[in-house]
Amino acid sequence: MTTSFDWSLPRGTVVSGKWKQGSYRIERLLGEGANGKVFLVERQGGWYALKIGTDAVDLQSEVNVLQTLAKQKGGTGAASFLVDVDDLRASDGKDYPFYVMKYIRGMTLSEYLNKEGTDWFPVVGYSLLGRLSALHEAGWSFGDLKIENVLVADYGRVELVDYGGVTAFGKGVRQFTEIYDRGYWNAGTRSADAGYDLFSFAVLCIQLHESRRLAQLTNTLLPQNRTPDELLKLAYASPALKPLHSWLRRALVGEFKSARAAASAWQQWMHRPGALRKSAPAPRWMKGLFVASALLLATTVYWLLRTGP
Ligand SMILES: Nc1ncnc2c1ncn2[C@@H]1O[C@H](COP(=O)(O)OP(=O)(O)OP(=O)(O)O)[C@@H](O)[C@H]1O
Repeated sequence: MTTSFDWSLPRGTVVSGKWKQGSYRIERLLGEGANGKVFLVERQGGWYALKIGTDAVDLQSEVNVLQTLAKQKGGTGAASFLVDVDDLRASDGKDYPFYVMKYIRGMTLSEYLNKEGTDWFPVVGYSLLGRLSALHEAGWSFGDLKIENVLVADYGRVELVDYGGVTAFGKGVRQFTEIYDRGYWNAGTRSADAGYDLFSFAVLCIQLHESRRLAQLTNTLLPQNRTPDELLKLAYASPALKPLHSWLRRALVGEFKSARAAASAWQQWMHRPGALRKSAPAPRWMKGLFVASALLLATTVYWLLRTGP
């Protein structure tokens, strides 16, 4: 059901659920995509993200996935993600479905690396592999893994958003983005498995460091010539990606048995000489603690000298 409803909800608009009467005050638009718009909203002093769908069926299947994930044990991170599901009675008199989720205070992956520096890439990548592992261990593939669907909070902690592509292992992935898709690169099926997400993860690494060359490649290659080899050649020619070449090859040809195995190989690469970064940078709080300790020491020395014998 694609609608003509105008989704520009100005700041201060109150969205009320038709069935459960939850009221949310619109603060601003967080983002939009093919399936709807996501707004930052406030309710009783708390911040949430509210997604209004343009396609009721798609939004409902996203909600179903989130509800199933919430019921499952195993740390998918989705348990407290879904907050409310309801319909909104819009000014055109029609009902539109929406759901409310935890607000992730973060930046997209590329914004984060632009701001904090590409030194954080290995740390963030490792955190993302951890998120995927938890989802896979619960029997799901994320499906539509791409830069826009990965938000990074403080200290490189990663959160996935947009569960519209999440697919039970063994079923066909329906929502995907072409350049991240294993099928598009003639590298395998669209059947949901750990390898599907790991392939997208490898493309995401290339997209982060070589977006222009990747776009050129996809524009020039004929469909039958799209292969993992082409992606690997691009990675090999990139100074930023060359050290990761062997890991990328394993992900692109489907050699990793699981995201956990991929994460542990990633960790080995992180700690290897010549990796982009050998260890996580000192977080800001640690630097703050160091300055505070230095000040305390200076004050103590000063006090001892003044009150000394
Ligand atoms: N829980 C959240 N917290 C903060 N920001 C969010 C949240 N959910 C979504 N966003 C922002 O809104 C954007 C669009 O959300 P989402 O990807 O769910 O929409 P979509 O219509 O399904 O997009 P797509 O066309 O990629 O499938 C995201 O890229 C992200 O920047």
